Amino acid sequence: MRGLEEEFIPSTPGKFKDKTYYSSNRQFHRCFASTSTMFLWALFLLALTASYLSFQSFMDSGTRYLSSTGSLHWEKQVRDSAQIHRVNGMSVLVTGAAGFVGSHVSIALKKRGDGVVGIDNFNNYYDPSLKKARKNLLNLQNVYLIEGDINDVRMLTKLFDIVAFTHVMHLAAQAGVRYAMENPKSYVHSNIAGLVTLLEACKNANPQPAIVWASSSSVYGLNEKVPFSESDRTDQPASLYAATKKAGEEITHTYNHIYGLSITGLRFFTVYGPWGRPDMAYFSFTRNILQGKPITVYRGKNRVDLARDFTYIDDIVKGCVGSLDTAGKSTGSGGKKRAPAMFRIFNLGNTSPVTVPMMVAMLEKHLKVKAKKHVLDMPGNGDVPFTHANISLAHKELGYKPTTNLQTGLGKFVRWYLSYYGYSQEKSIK
Ligand SMILES: O=C(O)[C@H]1O[C@H](OP(=O)(O)OP(=O)(O)OC[C@H]2O[C@@H](n3ccc(=O)[nH]c3=O)[C@H](O)[C@@H]2O)[C@H](O)[C@@H](O)[C@@H]1O
Repeated sequence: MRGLEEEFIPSTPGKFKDKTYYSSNRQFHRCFASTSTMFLWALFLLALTASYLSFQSFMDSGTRYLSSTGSLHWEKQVRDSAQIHRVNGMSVLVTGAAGFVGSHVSIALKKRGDGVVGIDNFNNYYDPSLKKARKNLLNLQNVYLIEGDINDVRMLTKLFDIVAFTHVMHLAAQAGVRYAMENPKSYVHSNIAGLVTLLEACKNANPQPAIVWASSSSVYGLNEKVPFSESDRTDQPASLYAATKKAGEEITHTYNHIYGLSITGLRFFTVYGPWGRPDMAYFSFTRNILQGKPITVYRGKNRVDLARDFTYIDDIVKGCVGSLDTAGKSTGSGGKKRAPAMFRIFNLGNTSPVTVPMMVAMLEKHLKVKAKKHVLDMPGNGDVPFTHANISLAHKELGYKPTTNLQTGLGKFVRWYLSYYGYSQEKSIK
């Protein structure tokens, strides 16, 4: 038979299991020689352990009650953040709100009086400390940011239960064209599975929100007709990233068709600016140039320079907000479509492509440092040789009109970069 001590002391390793207790310590035996004294001590230890355990569980549940998803405190924070503070305002759930575009859009909406709740999974695709810093910016604007994944059905259901979001601005995604060769599954996880999970939650919500979401200029893939128009073919993606964004356009169409969700897909063209993404060329080039490290500049077939229709973040934010403002209502309820709903796709670009070497020259000018360039033939890694947006549709429907050219926008980016990473002007500009 097991003794009393064995009966009540936890058998799994943990803070309550004190190995010295079991050892045949002579002093211990001397002090507790009589059986009755030992029995009393055992009872005492038992009571002590029991009260400690119940205190622990009380503390645990108390902390959970205060901070975890679904707790009353959490609900209050979500409701407060979703509160609308202007006439005819909207209540927007922003996914990827700690991301580059997500943080800028969230702040713009909050500043004009809309309700905003953010979600972000803070993954480590790039330095999460930058995402935390963006979160701090959102906190200052009273935007509540939930640390969660769009694949979390329970969390999404709970959110739509407590807030009647009028709109969802869906910007959470696995971004980056070339990283898809390293980690293909993350694209499926976020851009396909995550999108479907979110659309399911939106379709079940009552009222259903209108959805505006980030597609990508990369869907034009090997299209050679310039500038790229929304009606051009998009069935030749050059990367898995592009393929998942194209799939997103088809998936959202299905939810529009079957469930009456109002959908606006935005094809962003190489968005850049302050608080940008460190994985993008303009950002990593800046870092390397300042650190005296070489940069690799890819070159296309027949030594032709690659070019991008680089688009400044503030212009993109205007396009996002314009899309939210003009989005029609979703028409479904109880998971059923009641009438046809809006389905739109827009290019959000700058309409003036710049070659990558020219972009580097602009950075050199702003940084006043010469880059050490390695020119390399473009590897077959999913890149496309050029992008160029036709934005007449967005101009007509959204009033979209980009106003910042690359030279000016990179200047703003460089100023932010130097200040954020603690470069004094003298230190960086030799
Ligand atoms: O517009 C878009 O749809 C896409 O824009 C960017 O993709 P990308 O245009 O490839 O942007 P960067 O990664 O910053 O590359 C810009 C250019 O610099 C070139 N590059 C990149 C990296 C490098 O080391 N060297 C180099 O020459 C690329 O080939 C490309 O021509 C984003 O990373 C995607 O998430 C987004 O969807």
